[in-house]
Amino acid sequence: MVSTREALADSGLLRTELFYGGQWREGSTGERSAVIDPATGEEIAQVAVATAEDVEAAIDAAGEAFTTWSKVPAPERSRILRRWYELVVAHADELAEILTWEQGKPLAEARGEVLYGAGFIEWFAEEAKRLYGEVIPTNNPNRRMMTTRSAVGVTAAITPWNFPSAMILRKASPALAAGCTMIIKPASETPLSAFALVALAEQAGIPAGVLSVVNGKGSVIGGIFTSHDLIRTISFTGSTEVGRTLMEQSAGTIKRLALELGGNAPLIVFDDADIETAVKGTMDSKFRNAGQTCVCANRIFVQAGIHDAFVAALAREVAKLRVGDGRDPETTQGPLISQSALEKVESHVADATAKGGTIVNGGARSDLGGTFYSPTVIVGATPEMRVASEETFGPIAPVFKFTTEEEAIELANDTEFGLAGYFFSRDIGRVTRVAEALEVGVVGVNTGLISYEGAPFGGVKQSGIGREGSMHGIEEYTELKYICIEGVL
Ligand SMILES: NC(=O)C1=CN([C@@H]2O[C@H](COP(=O)(O)OP(=O)(O)OC[C@H]3O[C@@H](n4cnc5c(N)ncnc54)[C@H](OP(=O)(O)O)[C@@H]3O)[C@@H](O)[C@H]2O)C=CC1
Ligand SMILES: O=C(O)CCCC(=O)O
Repeated sequence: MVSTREALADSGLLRTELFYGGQWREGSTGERSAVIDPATGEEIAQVAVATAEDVEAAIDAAGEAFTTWSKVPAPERSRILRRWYELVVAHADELAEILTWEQGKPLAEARGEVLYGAGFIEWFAEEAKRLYGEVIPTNNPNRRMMTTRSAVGVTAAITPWNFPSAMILRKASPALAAGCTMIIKPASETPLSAFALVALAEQAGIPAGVLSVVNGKGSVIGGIFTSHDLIRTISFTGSTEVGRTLMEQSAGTIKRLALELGGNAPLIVFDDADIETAVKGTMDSKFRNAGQTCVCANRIFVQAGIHDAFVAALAREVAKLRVGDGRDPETTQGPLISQSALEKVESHVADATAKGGTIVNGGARSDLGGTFYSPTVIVGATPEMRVASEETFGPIAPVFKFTTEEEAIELANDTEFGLAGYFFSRDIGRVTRVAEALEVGVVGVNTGLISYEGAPFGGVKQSGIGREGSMHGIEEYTELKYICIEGVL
């Protein structure tokens, strides 16, 4: 079998240096860090680590590039972004190989992520041309009033390992479309996808300094971003804990923050649901990326009348999942990202069983070893268990039994998080009531898959601030300016 390294050798996409000011470079001290294949534990590459000096230089280069990029006419920015989109689509297979190699998800899912991410470039290449201002009906015959939308300036993205490609594209596309420049800080576990995307941006003709990538420790680079006056927006996807730190650190420079943080998604199955649809939706939502997404169903509430039939059908589907190396076409569940992720999953299962939960499927590490964990269904879950209040970020489906609609809503909202929520019902009155009552930013009704570049994605409560994607996703990167003209008429 051809190794991933050989398969990628000629693609020019396997880059390991930092990219800023339009140049690929080592960090100023020459330090490198390892990227590990989570499926095998083997080292994939040694990548350059940015020092504070590199990050400052990248910000300066982005500041300089902003003066010209922000003035490039919107249709021209749109054409350049379109070329980037076409290159990402043309290289989707190689990008997926890189993604699976460093992150572990099955290749088909990785390819889906790359194309989903590319969708943001295409979407915002179009939106670049529609960044309209307004003419305001005047309050004085000698005045004319209008608003314009202008680019905020230099921006930064801090992205997680669970979607190494799509989370970068969801942030960089609106930033560049608006005329901003951006510096990306990818997760230390998955920098190779970031380097590859930026290599394609360079090929597409995105000018020097407009899009940069600096690899290194989040706590160090985050501190530089938050304290730097030139950076006007930071867009972050990751844990609520780090989001909170970024907010605290940004107070000094009154920065705009877009935060897409942790979730604790409820998924409710009502008695009137179609079981097959509910099980499919649960599988899609719960087991995508081995449960490592912020919109994965974390708590599954099932009404008493349908409970046993639903659990039996879910257990049959979970038994069909195949754990393995993401490069094997049979694999549906890759490894977890790290040993600590594995230990968190194990501790949630141990806590649930100690408090009376019963394992229906899985419940243990996979025989494959490493960080592979068997897809798990637990019944008899209760609010006292850690799975009820903490984001598991793994392939564990805890099932809670409930009796009334009011009880389900109360249980679903009993969390400080509020990103996604799902429910299954064919009663139109209930669909309307529950969709309105759930305290979340995104609701899936009779589906477990809600992501689309044209729809707004984001949370309420401690799941974050702001929306990504859709016509709203460009707002974080623009300033609304009011212009009042008098004395010239
Ligand atoms: N909303 C979501 O999609 C995600 C949610 N999570 C949740 O968070 C949990 C922990 O995952 P984890 O990977 O540790 O998530 P983190 O929030 O620690 O990491 C996400 C990103 O933030 C960076 N980072 C870490 N610390 C800081 C800091 N002090 N300032 C600025 N940036 C920082 C990381 O860089 P570096 O890698 O260099 O440390 C990475 O790029 C998961 O189990 C899950 O519950 C995690 C990932 C995504
Ligand atoms: O886990 C995340 O942070 C993003 C979920 C991916 C998506 O569906 O957009």
